[in-house]
Amino acid sequence: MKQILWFRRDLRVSNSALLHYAKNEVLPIFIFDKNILDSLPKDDRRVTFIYDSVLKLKKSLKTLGLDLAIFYDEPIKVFEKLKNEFDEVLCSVDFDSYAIKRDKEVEKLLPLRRFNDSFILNPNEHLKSDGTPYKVFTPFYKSLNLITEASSIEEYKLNENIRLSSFAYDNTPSIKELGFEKQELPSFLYKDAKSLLEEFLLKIESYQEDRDYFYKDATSKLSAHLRFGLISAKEIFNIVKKSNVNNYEFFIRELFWREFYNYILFHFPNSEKENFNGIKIEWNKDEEDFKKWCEGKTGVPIIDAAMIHLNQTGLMHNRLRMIVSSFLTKNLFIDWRKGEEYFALKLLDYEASSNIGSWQWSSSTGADAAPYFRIFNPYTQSSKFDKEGIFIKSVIKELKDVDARLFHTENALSSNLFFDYPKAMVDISLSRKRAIELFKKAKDESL
Ligand SMILES: Cc1cc2nc3c(=O)[nH]c(=O)nc-3n(C[C@H](O)[C@H](O)[C@H](O)COP(=O)(O)OP(=O)(O)OC[C@H]3O[C@@H](n4cnc5c(N)ncnc54)[C@H](O)[C@@H]3O)c2cc1C
Repeated sequence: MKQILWFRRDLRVSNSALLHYAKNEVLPIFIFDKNILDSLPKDDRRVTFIYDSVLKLKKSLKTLGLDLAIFYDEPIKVFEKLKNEFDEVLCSVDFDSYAIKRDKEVEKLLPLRRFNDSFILNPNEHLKSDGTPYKVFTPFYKSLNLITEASSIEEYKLNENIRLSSFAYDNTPSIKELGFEKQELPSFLYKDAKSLLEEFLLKIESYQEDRDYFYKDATSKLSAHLRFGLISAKEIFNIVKKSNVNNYEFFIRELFWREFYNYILFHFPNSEKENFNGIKIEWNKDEEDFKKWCEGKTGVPIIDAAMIHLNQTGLMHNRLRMIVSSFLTKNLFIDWRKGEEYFALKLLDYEASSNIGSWQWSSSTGADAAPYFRIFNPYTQSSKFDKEGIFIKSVIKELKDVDARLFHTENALSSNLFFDYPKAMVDISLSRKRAIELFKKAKDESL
């Protein structure tokens, strides 16, 4: 038996389904997929992060007596070359539409054995008693009591009886050969996932209380590592449970939001592009409005700071994601798909199911979504979660000496003669009223 171990979003050697189920002779591979890379901007930070992570994986595999062949090509072309020499491909599941299409093509050449290695749950399991999938998070989460309350979840152990297939392992393309410039990353991304988790365990007790204050460093910052499988969600779960810390339950619950959105995308693949709840909405198609949101030129300080920070770093705190997505879909009444696509382009931790699920949540079109009449007021949000304007000042340096109260009152900055700040592009209460009316109409018409 000769197997290809195709690493994709599981770039680790510990708790690895591929290294557990591998037997006899193996060729571990990673493919920098031309179909994906060729459409990305050349300064995309994620490519630097993935590139570094792939090299670390190669190094870790070498310590196990294995190695990693790294390709820059279309997956189908790689497997066309390998198909006659190997019997099957082992890989982890991936449910977004491109991945499903790509895997179907590869399967025509070689049998593909997929493992549920990027998530804790197998979405095929955990259905309601009537055999249909859950659509609401709380009952879904409650149904998982046996798992969430367990002291640990079984991890995959390495099969030590595998041997490396001979291959030209040294032909690793440089990042330049992939067509990208190496980018400076936020400093925490240079740390390994387990160190980040260790640091987070020291503050996990106040996570529930502090996690919404976006100027604080109160969350785990593990999402990008999770996205590329540098650590598995099972390992995080087990380390937290073993750590003797208090008040970790809320954090575990958040990990299962990630599971929930993956479960929803698996069972409802149309939700990648269509409103989950089926309502039809006539969105505002004004491209200038959308551009102002993307560039952080809305005239609403908290929205502008969050978007500028995203554009500069690829990062955005969860609370800020909720505020800017509510502003786009409710106050500007722009289609959630536009925001989802923009986040997909920019976020370092971009993950299709969490991004789609969260955008549909914010726009009140999704599974277990925010009710359409609950619309964030961005000024109230900034006054509640960044009273002193610490985050806003850290991003918009020209505002560093401004009295923070001006950030939390509509148009207070633009009316101040000392600053050149634009007037807010929409009136918050009028746009809120308009969104509620239009959502109500859309809901009534879809009954
Ligand atoms: C509009 C919008 C878009 C989003 N897009 C993404 C995305 O593309 N990729 C992504 O990983 N998360 C996304 N999220 C969820 C969330 O914002 C991030 O997971 C979180 O900010 C990552 O920071 P952290 O690792 O410090 O999280 P922590 O608060 O430390 O949480 C730990 C882990 O739990 C998971 N998690 C936490 N909150 C959520 C959530 N609401 N939904 C799903 N998983 C969650 C993440 O894997 C996270 O790493 C989005 C949220 C919104 C509102």
